[in-house]
Amino acid sequence: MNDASAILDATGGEVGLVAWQDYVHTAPFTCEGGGALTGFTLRYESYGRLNAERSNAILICHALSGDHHAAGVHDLNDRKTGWWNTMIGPGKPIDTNEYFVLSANCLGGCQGSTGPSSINPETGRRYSLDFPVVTIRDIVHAQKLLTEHLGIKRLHAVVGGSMGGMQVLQWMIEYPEDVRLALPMATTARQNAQAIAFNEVGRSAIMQDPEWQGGDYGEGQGPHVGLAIARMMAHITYLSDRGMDDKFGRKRQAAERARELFDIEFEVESYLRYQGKSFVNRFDANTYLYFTKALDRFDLYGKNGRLEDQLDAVQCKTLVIGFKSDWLFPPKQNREIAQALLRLGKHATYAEIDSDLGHDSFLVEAPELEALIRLFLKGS
Ligand SMILES: CC(=O)SCCNC(=O)CCNC(=O)[C@H](O)C(C)(C)COP(=O)(O)OP(=O)(O)OC[C@H]1O[C@@H](n2cnc3c(N)ncnc32)[C@H](O)[C@@H]1OP(=O)(O)O
Ligand SMILES: N[C@@H](CCO)C(=O)O
Repeated sequence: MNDASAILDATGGEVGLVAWQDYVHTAPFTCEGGGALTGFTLRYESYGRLNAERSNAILICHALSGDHHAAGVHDLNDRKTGWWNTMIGPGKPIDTNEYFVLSANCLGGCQGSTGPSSINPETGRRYSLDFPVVTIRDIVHAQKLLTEHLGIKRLHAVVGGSMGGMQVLQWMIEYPEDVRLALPMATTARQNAQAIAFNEVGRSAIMQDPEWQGGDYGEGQGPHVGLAIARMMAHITYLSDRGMDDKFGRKRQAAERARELFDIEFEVESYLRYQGKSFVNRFDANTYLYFTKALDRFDLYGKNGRLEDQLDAVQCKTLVIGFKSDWLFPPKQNREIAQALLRLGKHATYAEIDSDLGHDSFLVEAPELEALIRLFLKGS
């Protein structure tokens, strides 16, 4: 089978060709911080069929730089599938023979949903920093409006890693009756100082790039150098010491390619520069600023420092998954969520996966993760 026929092969677990859709919300939307939009668009994709009872929907929440394109391809010539293609498809752990899988680009994003790079209908210009402050709660509120628009009252499950996991947690407390199963992974109920610090370095790289221009740059322009550096640095936090060593060690590029002292010499340098460069081609710097701020401000411990106060509302069954080598949102922070739920007498389980791939482990094909997700979603 050639590549094109493999990607269309439903018996081989592929959702195949997919198309995005736009949900246009035409009523005013007030954000948690008080800012408002006259309306917004959420770009989304769905895979599988919604059943007659509308009870088989699974919402997938993406991480910082993810988007609505979670599975399949838009075109047979696409070089890559959606970001969670290993997980979503007929017969796959998130089985589209059974479930209606929904994936939307977050509010504030830059891949089709309304965000700082969208045109503000009131001015005819890009919102840039006039875009209201968005929080994880706002992102979830917009997702809720999308599910209502699709006639889905109760979700079979909400699933997501990292920033996606924060959205899962927010769903659990914000709409407790509307979630049957919750699967947050590689996440945290609040970031520690180290994670905030890394985000601040990234934001500084962007905002100190002269091309940032106070956020007021045009399409195709902007702080490309700063954004690439922010991503290079952040990408290190998505990996692990061991994982990087296994992958690159001290391997060098071919000798003839490193002529000058500061040319790329080691493979890992080449890898990071590639990550930075490719990020600039697909992501907006202002969205990066807004989303990292939303991550930093997310805090389910609240003023009293008690996670239980917020989680008391939860009604769903929860599986929290942590990854041993994740030092950005370490296992302890994931475990604490399940422990707080258990102290409250809620139905919660914590699983820890022994992977060397760091924070990004949830994005990579892994039999143990797949088995856990498949079993949990059956939700017996
Ligand atoms: C919900 C969401 O989070 S969606 C967004 C997720 N996506 C990302 O975060 C994108 C960046 N992250 C990554 O690439 C992550 O490492 C993963 C986990 C998603 C992918 O991991 P892997 O499949 O192991 O890919 P790997 O890290 O080896 O390679 C990534 C890229 O680096 C390139 N690369 C690998 N080694 C080198 C090198 N020495 N020099 C230059 N480039 C290199 C690969 O060719 C690949 O390019 P491509 O993305 O254009 O195909
Ligand atoms: N690497 C993923 C996870 C970050 O938390 C992303 O960029 O979205």
